[in-house]
Amino acid sequence: MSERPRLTVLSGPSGVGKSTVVAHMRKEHPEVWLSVSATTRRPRPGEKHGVHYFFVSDEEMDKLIANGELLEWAEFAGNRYGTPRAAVLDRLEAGEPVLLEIDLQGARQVRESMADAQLVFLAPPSWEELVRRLTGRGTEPPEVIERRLDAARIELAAEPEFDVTLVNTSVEDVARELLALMDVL
Ligand SMILES: Nc1nc2c(ncn2[C@@H]2O[C@H](COP(=O)(O)OP(=O)(O)O)[C@@H](O)[C@H]2O)c(=O)[nH]1
Ligand SMILES: Nc1ncnc2c1ncn2[C@@H]1O[C@H](COP(=O)(O)OP(=O)(O)O)[C@@H](O)[C@H]1O
Repeated sequence: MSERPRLTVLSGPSGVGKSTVVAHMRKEHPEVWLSVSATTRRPRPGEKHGVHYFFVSDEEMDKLIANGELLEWAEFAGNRYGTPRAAVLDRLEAGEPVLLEIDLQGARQVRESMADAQLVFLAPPSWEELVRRLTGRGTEPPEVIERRLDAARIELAAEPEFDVTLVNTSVEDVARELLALMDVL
């Protein structure tokens, strides 16, 4: 790796497979540094504080925002999510490949604040398959799934704003393509 790697942002509708792809990629390439976001969402079974997210209260999130500690933040389906700024800048400064897995609103903010970031959109093979994956994951009740599908319609329409689109048919293929985009392969 010659020069400072660019920041890469991975976005796409809830249930498309972002976490699955990133986990697969990092199993073989743990040198890819994944930002851990702060969120006001409650943990799902198995999710660990400091690993999957920093689970914070509304008051703590208010403070992070007020103190300018977030590179970007957004409200998504009733909860707030944000990227801690300092860790991202440190890792980029250290020359590491840095990945953010964030929503469309966050991706737009990163584009504004870091012009050389590369924005990658993960798309489902079809709408029906997205619904199947989100429902099949079994982590959200029906009304939350509905809210996320409403957001998904908006996110899918914004796909042309991204630099690259990858279609998540095969986790292995997408993981490889993402690594190549990040200059890790
Ligand atoms: N803007 C922003 N979005 C985030 C952040 N962290 C996660 N998200 C996004 O918030 C949405 C909901 O995330 P989550 O509740 O974990 O559900 P999941 O992505 O369906 O597993 C997804 O689109 C995430 O990519 C963040 O720090 N900032
Ligand atoms: N390429 C794929 N083919 C089939 N199922 C997939 C694929 N990628 C992910 N999944 C499944 O879809 C569901 C949602 O994936 P997840 O990674 O949680 O999505 P996201 O992080 O984008 O919300 C999970 O049950 C996951 O196992």
